[in-house]
Parts: sequence; structure tokens; C-alpha cells
Amino acid sequence: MESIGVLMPIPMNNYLERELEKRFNLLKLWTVPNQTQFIKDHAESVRAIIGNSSSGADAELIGSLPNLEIIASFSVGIDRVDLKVCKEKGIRVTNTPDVLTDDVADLVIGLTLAVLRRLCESDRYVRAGKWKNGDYKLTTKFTGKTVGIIGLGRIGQAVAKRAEAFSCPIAYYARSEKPDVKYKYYPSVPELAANSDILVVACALTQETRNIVNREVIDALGPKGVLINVGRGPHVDEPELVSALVEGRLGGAGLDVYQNEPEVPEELFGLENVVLLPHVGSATNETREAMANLVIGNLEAHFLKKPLLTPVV
Ligand SMILES: O=CC(=O)O
Repeated sequence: MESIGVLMPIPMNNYLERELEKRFNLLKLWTVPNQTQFIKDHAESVRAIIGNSSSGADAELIGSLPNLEIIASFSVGIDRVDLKVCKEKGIRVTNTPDVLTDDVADLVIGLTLAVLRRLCESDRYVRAGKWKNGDYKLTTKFTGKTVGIIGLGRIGQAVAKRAEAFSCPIAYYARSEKPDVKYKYYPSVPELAANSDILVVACALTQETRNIVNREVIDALGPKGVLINVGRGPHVDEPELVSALVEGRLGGAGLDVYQNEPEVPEELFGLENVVLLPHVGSATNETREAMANLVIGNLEAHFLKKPLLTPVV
């Protein structure tokens, strides 16, 4: 397989790079000065692209690689890949589900606690030497609060399981009610938000879920409600979210994702009821290694003409 060209547009993970280099001709696009020319020069040999949450494959890139057979994403979300074009051209697409579910769900709980209990803000309070002048103010309890989850897939269910351990009633929105699920179902996101203390975005980004958290949803969640987004930035109408937080119309937010990463709205920097993370949902050594192994397993399966491990298309 050493002659198979595998295009990696941006750096993703050292272990993944090393393991790919052992097996394939890894073409690291970011290391070359003229990327357009590089793609032209290697167009015939590229049979695979490695994607992730910020780099995928649009119709133009796919169209410029006549021998492309597979896009293996180092992420569970494949919103950066033009799935329609892939289906039309018979290009396979894989992602990395399951292996990252625990980390992302853990982070939802961490973000929720960080926002409600002001963990980051009170840490800053200690570091700034302010404790000597008085105790930190009281915060908000998490145990028993209603957690509303948008999208009850693998990650949504893992969030629910964890929140149940905090005695939280669980509610959810999904396209349809899930059979055999004991959590309360709401057929619309505004209804879910109106009946939740904490609203968690845990669905895939598609045309239907873009801006699924809009002004109406934010208003329904209200000045005591907290939004947690571990999905994708475009799930949320970001200008609406920012103004709701600045004006105190929303109680708080824990965000791991943004509309235009790595840009984060600076209006949020001074707000103590907001916790901002740099898209690290699956960013642990253990999980990233498992994700890398899944990417490699999918590529090997494909080129050995075996069934893909985690096919999307
Ligand atoms: O955002 C991360 C992922 O989709 O895996």
C-alpha cells in the first residue's frame, strides 16, 4: 500500500501521521508552499483524503482528484465533507463514532458544572488573591436540574446516563420519538428549551440542524437557563447567543465550538457565566489514539477490499 497517495490537508495528530506514513504515501498538504500546484502534481496518485472537524472535502477538491476512493475523517462529524458528491461518485466516507462518545459526554458534565458552579471564575478568584478579601459568592446547584438534550444519538444518550447520576430529569428533542426510551420527548426545540434548565446540543450538523438554537430557543431557555454546545458552532445562531448573554437574557453557556473557529466572539471574554473551550471534546490522548486507529483501520479495510469499520457512505 506504500504507493497509495493519502492526502492530509492540515496537521491533526502525530500518532496518526506516523502510523499513516508507515503504510501509505502520506501527502502533508500544509507543509508545501504552493498547495494548488501540489494537488495538481499528485492528483493521479491520491486515493484517500483524511478529514477532521475543520477540514473535509468539498466538491472542488473531490473533483480535482480523479482517483479518489475514500475520505476517512478523524472526527465523528462529517459536515465538512460533501456527502452528496461522494454518493454520486461512489466515494466512500468513514468517521470515528463510539470511541469518542465518553470524552464528549464527560465534557458536557464538566462544562455544566463549570458554568453553574463557576469553576473557572472561582479558580481565577483564588489566583488573583481575592479570597483573602472575602469568600466567593454563592453559585447554582446542578444535581436535580432538568437536562434537555438535542439529539439522542450515541453522545446524547451518554450525556443522559451521566446526568441521571446527578438525579437530573432528562428530556430530549429528536426528529422522532425514540421507542423504548424513558426520557420525556418534546417534538420541538423551543418546547424542550422551555422545559429545561440546561440545554445540550449533541446532534450532527446538517441543513436541518443549522441554527437549531435560535432566538426563540434562547428566549425559551431564559435568564436562568444554560446552553451547552459540544456539537458544532453553526448549530447556534452565534450573534443571538452573544447578545442574549451580554444582555442577561440567558443564564450562561458552556461552549466547545464556535461558528468561525478559532475565532471566538470577544464579547464573551469578560462574562463569568460563560466557559469557553477550544473545541476539545475528544481531545484526550487515549481517545485520539483510538480515533487514529479507526481511521487507519478503515483505510486498510478499504484498500484490502474488506468491509469498512465505520462507514457513513
Ligand atoms: O468535533 C469533533 C468530531 O466531530 O469528532
